[in-house]
Amino acid sequence: MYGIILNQQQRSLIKICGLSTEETVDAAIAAGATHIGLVHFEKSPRHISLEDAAKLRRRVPAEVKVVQLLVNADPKLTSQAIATVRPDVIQFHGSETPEWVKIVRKQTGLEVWKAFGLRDQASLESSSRYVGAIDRILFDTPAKALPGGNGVAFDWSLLAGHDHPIPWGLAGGLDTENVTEALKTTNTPLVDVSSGVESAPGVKDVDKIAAFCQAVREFDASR
Ligand SMILES: O=C(O)c1ccccc1NCC(=O)[C@H](O)[C@H](O)COP(=O)(O)O
Repeated sequence: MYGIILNQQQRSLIKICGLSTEETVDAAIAAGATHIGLVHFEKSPRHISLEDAAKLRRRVPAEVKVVQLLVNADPKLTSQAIATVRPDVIQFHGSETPEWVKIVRKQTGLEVWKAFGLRDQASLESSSRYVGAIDRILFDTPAKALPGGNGVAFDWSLLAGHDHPIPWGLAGGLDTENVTEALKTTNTPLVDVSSGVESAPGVKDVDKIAAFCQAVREFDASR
C-alpha cells in the first residue's frame, strides 16, 4: 500500500496546452496528461471558439482536468467561457490582478491559475502578491509575440531551491529533450507544454505528445 501512496505522491502533473482537435485531445489523454489546456485568445494559432472548446471538453474523462485559458477577458467573456465550457480550471494568462482572479475564484468555486512571466529574482518575489487569490501559479517565460505559447524557456535556475508558498507549475519552451532537466533543476510538480509538442504553430503532434509524457513518466520512475 505504501508503495502505491509513494508513487502517487511523486507523479508529476502534465498539462498539454493549446489542443484544438478531437484526435489530439484523445492522444493527450491516452498518453497520460493530467490536464488539457484549451486556448480562447484570437491572436493565438491555438485559439478555439468556446463552442468548440465545450465539444472537446465533453471528451475528457473526470480524472483529467480541463483548463480554460483566457487573456485579459472581461467579466462578460469570463462568465460566458465558464458557462459554455464548464472547465475544471480557469487559467489567466494576461495582466489580470489578484483582486480580479480572487473574485472569480470566490464566485465560481473553480480552481484558478495565474500565469506569471519570470525574468529575475525581483519578479519571482513580486509573484507572491497572488498568494491567497489563486490555487496555482504557473511560472512561464515573459510575454513575447504572444502572452504565452512562445516556445521559449526562461532561466530555470531562478526557481532552484525556491520555497513556494502555493502550488505551482513550470511552462515555457519545454519539450521532450529538455523536460527531464527542467524537472531535475526545479523539482516542479507540474509541467506545461504547448509549442514543444507541435509540428507547426497550433498543430499538435500525437507522437510528440506521447514522447513528452513518456519522458516525464520515466523521470518520475527514476526518483
Ligand atoms: O498557447 C498559446 O498560444 C497561448 C496564447 C496566449 C496566452 C497563453 C498561451 N498559452 C498558455 C500556456 O499555458 C502555454 O502552454 C505556455 O505558455 C507554454 O507555452 P510553450 O512555451 O509554447 O510550451
